[in-house]
Amino acid sequence: MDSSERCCYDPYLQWNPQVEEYFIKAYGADHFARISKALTRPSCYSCLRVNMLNTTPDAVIQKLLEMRYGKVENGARNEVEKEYDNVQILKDNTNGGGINRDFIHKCPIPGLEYVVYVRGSGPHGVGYAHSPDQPMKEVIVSRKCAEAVLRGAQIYVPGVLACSSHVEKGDTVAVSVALEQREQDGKWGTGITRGTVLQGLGTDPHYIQRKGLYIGQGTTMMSRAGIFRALEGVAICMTNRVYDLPSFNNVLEGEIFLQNLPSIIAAHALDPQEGERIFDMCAAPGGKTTAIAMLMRDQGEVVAADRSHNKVIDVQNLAAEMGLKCIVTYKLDALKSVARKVVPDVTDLNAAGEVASEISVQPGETSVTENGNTPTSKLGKQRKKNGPGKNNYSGFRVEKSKGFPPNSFDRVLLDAPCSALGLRPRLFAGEETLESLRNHGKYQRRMFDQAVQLVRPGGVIVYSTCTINPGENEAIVRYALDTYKFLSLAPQHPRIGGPGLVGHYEFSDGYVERWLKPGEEDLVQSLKFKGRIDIKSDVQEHSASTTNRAPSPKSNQVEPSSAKIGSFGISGLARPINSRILLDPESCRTHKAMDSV
Ligand SMILES: C[S@@+](CC[C@H](N)C(=O)[O-])C[C@H]1O[C@@H](n2cnc3c(N)ncnc32)[C@H](O)[C@@H]1O
Repeated sequence: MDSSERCCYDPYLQWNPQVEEYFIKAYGADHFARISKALTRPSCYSCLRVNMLNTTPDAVIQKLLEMRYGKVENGARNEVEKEYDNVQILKDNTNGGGINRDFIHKCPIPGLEYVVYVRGSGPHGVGYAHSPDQPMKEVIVSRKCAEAVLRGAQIYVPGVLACSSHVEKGDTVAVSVALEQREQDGKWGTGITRGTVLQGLGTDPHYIQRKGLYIGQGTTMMSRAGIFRALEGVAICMTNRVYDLPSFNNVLEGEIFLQNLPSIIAAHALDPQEGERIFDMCAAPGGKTTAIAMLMRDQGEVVAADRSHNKVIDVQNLAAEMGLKCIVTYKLDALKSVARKVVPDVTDLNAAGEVASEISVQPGETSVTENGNTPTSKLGKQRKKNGPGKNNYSGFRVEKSKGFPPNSFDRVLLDAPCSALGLRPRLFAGEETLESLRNHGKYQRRMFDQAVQLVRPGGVIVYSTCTINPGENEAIVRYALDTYKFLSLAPQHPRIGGPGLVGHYEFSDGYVERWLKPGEEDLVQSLKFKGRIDIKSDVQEHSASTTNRAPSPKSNQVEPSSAKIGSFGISGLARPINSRILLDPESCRTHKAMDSV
């Protein structure tokens, strides 16, 4: 096999066979094959959500054009401003010095004027140059590293698994990826020990399997020995990529946020209004939280919770970067979002001049103990005795919440943790089994049970995931509608996604997973989805079915018999990854692309 035949990019996504059969039943063989192939490619567009509180899409477009071309008022290419000198990747070397305004434009979807598209390019054929008498110098990187490189990242030291001998700093190397294979014990593994020497021969690890898995060419930033000795740093700077996507690392911080279009739409579907109280149950890293706060023009309260302490700090950092003040963060297990016993709202306690300073409970938090008492003075004393602790890390405190009373929120976003089988680019999917997929669904149902109690009568719930698994999308909608009869689906705006799946799937153990019924499919969105649930005139039933009901702060503004009060969305193929927050250990993510399978 000659090198041009081997050194191309045409990956095949591996699935667990039962999972593949399940998806084929759900989508049909052809459609699933297309989904599967599309998942292995990055999107050719990046989507920037403009922070309308401090800038405009026009101003952002102008600044990005200037970063790429220098001053552009007269259509002339002038000197690039010094402050943008480091933003190399935005520079356009493909247009012979002319200005290509097509690479950036406003989102044409009505209502989403605050979104800007930036075009990348690919797939490109890469000429893997080497002299005929010598084997090509190569590196093999891990799958996670390769996925990040396809999104625009460079190759960091921990991502390199194997390298040719005699590689020096400044050498040109071909980059391929080692994907998981079934090992003898039946488990998945790459079978490559870090530090492996490549000979450039058919005996190299994964030589045959790496056919079609070449992601580009780069220049080594250190020698082979350095790559395997260093603990961190860029090992290879990519110079010739199969997919070329602009990086927005450290670009216009606070003015733009790189976010998948479906994620933007999930927040938009919630339709948050100024002055409302919103609950984002699984908020980190805060992409949708900050989108919601921006739509509310920073007026009202967005309660952002996540079960991970450090991820809550990520949300705080992002809110601070975007200059948003209406976001209140908590560490909270979404499965315990509903307070078991209610104590007076802390704002009342403040008004009465009691306990708040001692118990370190922030406005918005309902802090309760098993016996219904506030854990006030004891907790306060402990904190004083032991110092500020890790909650003061990064200058922010992370408050723990014990949950909120039923009916506390005007709108609830449940952006559930999921199998993430809609994230792209994805080079391997074999780890999910039918059992693990079903377990995700069970977890999400329990979360939904909490969400439905926390939204007030007349309120809105948006449910979203970033997976193509109907068991985590349509089956959750079915569960919601069948379990809570006062909920119903309603139209969403804008609607750009495809319909949901109608039907069911019978597993070999006899369990039947039910999806949507005819007529419901257009009220959810798959991919770039959405759907709404109406809490119909039986709001009273909803209210009555909850215990410890506290009056909603907005209940006097609600038309009790309103027919359109809920919103429900499923996202098929979207997941935000904030490039500045979620850094892969193996490779710094510098790009997030818009999903559009
Ligand atoms: C899909 S991500 C959320 C992305 C986020 N909504 C955004 O747009 O930036 C799911 C989040 O759920 C959190 N999570 C998982 N299980 C949780 C639980 N039981 N309670 C609260 N958060 C949870 C994870 O830490 C993760 O940050």
